[in-house]
Amino acid sequence: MHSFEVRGGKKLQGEIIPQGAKNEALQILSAVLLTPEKVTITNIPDILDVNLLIELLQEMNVKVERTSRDTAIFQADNVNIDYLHSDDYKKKSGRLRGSVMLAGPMLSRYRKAFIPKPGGDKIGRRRLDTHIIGFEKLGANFDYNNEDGFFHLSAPHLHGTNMLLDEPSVTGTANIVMAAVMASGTTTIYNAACEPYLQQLCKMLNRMGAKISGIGSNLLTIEGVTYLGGTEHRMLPDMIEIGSFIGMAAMTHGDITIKNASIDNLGIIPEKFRQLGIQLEFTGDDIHIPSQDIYEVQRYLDGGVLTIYDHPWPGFTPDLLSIVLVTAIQARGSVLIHQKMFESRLFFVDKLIDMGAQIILCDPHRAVVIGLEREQKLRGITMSSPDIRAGVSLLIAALSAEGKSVIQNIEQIDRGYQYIDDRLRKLGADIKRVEG
Ligand SMILES: CC(=O)N[C@H]1[C@@H](OP(=O)(O)OP(=O)(O)OC[C@H]2O[C@@H](n3ccc(=O)[nH]c3=O)[C@H](O)[C@@H]2O)O[C@H](CO)[C@@H](O)[C@@H]1O
Ligand SMILES: C=C(OP(=O)(O)O)C(=O)O
Repeated sequence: MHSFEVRGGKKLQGEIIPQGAKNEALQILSAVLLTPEKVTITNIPDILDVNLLIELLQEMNVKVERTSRDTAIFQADNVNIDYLHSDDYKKKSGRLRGSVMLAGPMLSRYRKAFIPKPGGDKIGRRRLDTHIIGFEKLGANFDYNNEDGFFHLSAPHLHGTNMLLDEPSVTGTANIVMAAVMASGTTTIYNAACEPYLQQLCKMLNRMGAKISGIGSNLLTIEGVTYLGGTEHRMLPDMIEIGSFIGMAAMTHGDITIKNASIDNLGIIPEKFRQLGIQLEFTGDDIHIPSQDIYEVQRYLDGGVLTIYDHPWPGFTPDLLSIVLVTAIQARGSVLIHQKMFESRLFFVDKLIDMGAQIILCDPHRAVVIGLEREQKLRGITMSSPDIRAGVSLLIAALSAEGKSVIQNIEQIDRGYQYIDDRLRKLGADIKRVEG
């Protein structure tokens, strides 16, 4: 176990390059199972969740050749399906949410799959119904085995069908798309999730020979093909990391340029930070966040208090709500943060309150932040990161606070932020990784 020791109050300054997107990586890496040919992937983030998924692929006998730190060639020409119901697989795959997306490609290519209880953030109930019902509609049978805790799926034949998803689940849509690409006939998926992660996956599958149309919309049409071949794919920059750096710049009174941010793929994210009063200057594909003495939360046209809430893409991603919340602490004005999707993602605000933030937790889904206008600094404390985004939000709070903070359980942060301490030190942060 490790912790971060942070001495706050330093203005972060300089340039930072975002890592490749974690949630895209988990989809793309699962998709290498769809072909016996070589797939070259670049801009792979060096983070715990992604490394764990690569390890799982290797255990399944997928050849992985690292040509550089962020590039690897994968070849799934001799997959060991038996590994998927081993205890080792159960243990390892249970540590990350992304492992659930091995099921779609396995069903597609080998007609059977096993889904253990997936890991990932403990941020509320995270059901798998959308995945399983989608597979069933394509012709798969499933059985939940109480003894081993696995969903067992088998599909002697997968056939195209029309489906209306119960909810636009991100990993659910990816899983169903990957199962449908080699089904016979045409599949339509309505109410599909359409995050850039999914757009990237579908574009990659099309380069491999799939026939997917409607990419970027909530209606995907997939004409089944019999074979997929190799390809090359580059991951987009991580939009959640980009949002985290914007919040960090504002809270530390810093001046940061985020290089090569792929602004076209950020959707509504920049606008939400602008609603907090944060200036963002775009030059080419770079985002400059200049130092601002005060950032003032906007109000609605009728003068009402701003609410920022999550919504499936192209709405605002739930993964940035904790970051928006912490960023509002030093704003001028008030904002209601409404986390609609997850019921246990806001409880970390008690730590922010201990640090001196003015926050009212209304219920598990809603919190009102009353900005301190930089008139009062947060105080450093010792705290533990409950999930990846709350962890980074606590880190942002610590970087802006007076005195020393200790953030424990930073493995949560390492799941999704590459060498974060080294990169922040380059921006002038006083942060140390320590045992304990
Ligand atoms: C590995 C990965 O890619 N993880 C992301 C993925 O998780 P994941 O794919 O697991 O999340 P889902 O999209 O399935 O749904 C997340 C939660 O939101 C609820 N829900 C979903 C859609 C909706 O319209 N209404 C609703 O309430 C679901 O019931 C569930 O509890 O998408 C989430 C939602 O963007 C992100 O937080 C996760 O970072
Ligand atoms: C919730 C997240 O991740 P996961 O779905 O992998 O737990 C996240 O990335 O914010």
